[in-house]
Amino acid sequence: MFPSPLQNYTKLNAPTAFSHEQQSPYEIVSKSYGKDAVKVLHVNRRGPVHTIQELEVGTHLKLNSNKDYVLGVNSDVVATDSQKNTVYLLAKKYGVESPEKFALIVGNHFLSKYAHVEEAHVHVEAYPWQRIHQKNQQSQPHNHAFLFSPTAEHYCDVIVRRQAPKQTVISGIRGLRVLKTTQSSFVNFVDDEYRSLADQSDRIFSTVVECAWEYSCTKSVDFLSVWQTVKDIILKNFAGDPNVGIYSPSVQNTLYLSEKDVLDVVPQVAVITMTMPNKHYFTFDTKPFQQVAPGENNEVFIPTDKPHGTIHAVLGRKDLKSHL
Ligand SMILES: O=c1[nH]c(=O)c2[nH]c(=O)[nH]c2[nH]1
Repeated sequence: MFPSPLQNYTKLNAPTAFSHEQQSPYEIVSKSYGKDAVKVLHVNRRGPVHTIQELEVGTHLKLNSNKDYVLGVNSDVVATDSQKNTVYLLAKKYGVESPEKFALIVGNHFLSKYAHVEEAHVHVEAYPWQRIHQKNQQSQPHNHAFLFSPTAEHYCDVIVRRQAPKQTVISGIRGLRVLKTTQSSFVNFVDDEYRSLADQSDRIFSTVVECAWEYSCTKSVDFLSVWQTVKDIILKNFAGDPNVGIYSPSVQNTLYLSEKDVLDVVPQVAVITMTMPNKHYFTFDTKPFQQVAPGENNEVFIPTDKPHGTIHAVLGRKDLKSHL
């Protein structure tokens, strides 16, 4: 039997048997190439209620030979310009329901179209457009007008591979900046000759949350709704009840409780990572100025960007491996 064109093609491009490479004392340890920040707006015009997704897309490919790098042979190179065109053409063909779904479409396209592509990594950042709600219009969300609301970024990284593991889907939230004026303390920490910070029984707590989670299964996941759920869980654990709030004994504990809630609520999430910088707001010391500002000061603070604490933890399910 004759080999199929595909088998033939794969053989011709069998991983790196070039003599240059065999004789070289060096090896390429890692590689990828692609196009970054491909800006695309997709408008879904089905019916009078339009939906939009404005994205910046990055596509990076790994080929099964090094002949492009080592020999300058471009015959396998899917030009980064073609990768950019692919983003627009797939948006037109399949629409953009969510960053993750679109990234999966783009990544899987590169694997199925080009037999010599070993791995495709698609990074997507979504612009934070939200439907306009006008107070005097019965709060009805607008059909086709949107407000840029940069309260938090939605991004994802999708990696699809010819070999196992076949896919990794990671979603993330960046830049979720929050502050509360009470219901936060930090006391009873190590007390030794290096300590100068007093116990803080009622302090300002402010942070800019970064959070990413990896899915163990993406079948029938509504990525937009999971992203919103994770954001709501973070805000609930930070802010709590609108009247009484929620007590935080440390950034560490607040971070952990959010991660735990996400694993409790979204079974498809295998592992979650969070980083919370502790944006310090120190009380301005009015003691030397009693004539001008008598009494205690719990109203005027000095916002201090640097240095800042950094609190980080990754929480996973005991029975699952992850790439985070
Ligand atoms: O919540 C906190 N955790 C810390 O580890 C820490 N360290 C610090 O100086 N302030 C705080 N606050």
